[in-house]
Amino acid sequence: MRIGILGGSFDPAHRGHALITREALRHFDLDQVWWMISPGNPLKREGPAPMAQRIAQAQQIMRDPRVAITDIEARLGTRFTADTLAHLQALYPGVRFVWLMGADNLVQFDKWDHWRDIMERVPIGVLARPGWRMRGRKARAARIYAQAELPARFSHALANAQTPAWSFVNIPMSPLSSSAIRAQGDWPRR
Ligand SMILES: Nc1ncnc2c1ncn2[C@@H]1O[C@H](COP(=O)(O)OP(=O)(O)OP(=O)(O)O)[C@@H](O)[C@H]1O
Ligand SMILES: O=C(O)c1ccc[n+]([C@@H]2O[C@H](COP(=O)([O-])O)[C@@H](O)[C@H]2O)c1
Repeated sequence: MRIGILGGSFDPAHRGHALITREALRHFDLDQVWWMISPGNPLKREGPAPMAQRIAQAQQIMRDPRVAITDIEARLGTRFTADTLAHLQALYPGVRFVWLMGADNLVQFDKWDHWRDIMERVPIGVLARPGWRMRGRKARAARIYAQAELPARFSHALANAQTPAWSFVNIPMSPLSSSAIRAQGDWPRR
């Protein structure tokens, strides 16, 4: 079983998330994708909308039997991705997890807690995002792990590749972002 994990605030979820999820299922030959709705950074004064509101809205946006909308991190009590993945691998030893992210996150990836552990632990699938393709390719993490890049034409083999392994796929892109939706006032807190 090959499962992609798309972590995010989903505050709110939008069609860009749905698009990259479908593309990830196809390009990385995944059986499922789990949307992992993050509880929110406890250090931030302005947290995201309540979990129940974000989950209900995500379920409206993404209706696909291969996609699960989850609050795993809230249940596990983890905040950092490295910890979450360690827990998931211990809980599901038969699953090949792939961490999914937009190209914008690859740019900051080298600032994440134990980011090299994440690289060594799971394959990483990166999806193009408008304005971030070039910056993603030049990211420090991408440069340090240049040898571990699986060319896009082999992306279907990513989930079973030996780590470290990452692959960057060019896909039809969506300019949508949660921050733009919030700025338009289209996402009132309930
Ligand atoms: N339009 C998009 N194209 C590609 N990747 C995206 C897009 N929107 C979100 N993502 C990716 O989805 C994951 C979760 O994103 P998140 O929930 O933070 O949404 P966001 O639109 O990036 O939010 P914000 O604008 O508040 O930063 C991240 O890996 C992000 O890179
Ligand atoms: O573990 C970390 O240090 C870390 C730092 C930044 C982001 N992440 C994770 O990356 C995912 C996307 O985050 P965000 O803030 O872009 O919604 C989400 O699952 C976060 O928990 C994780």
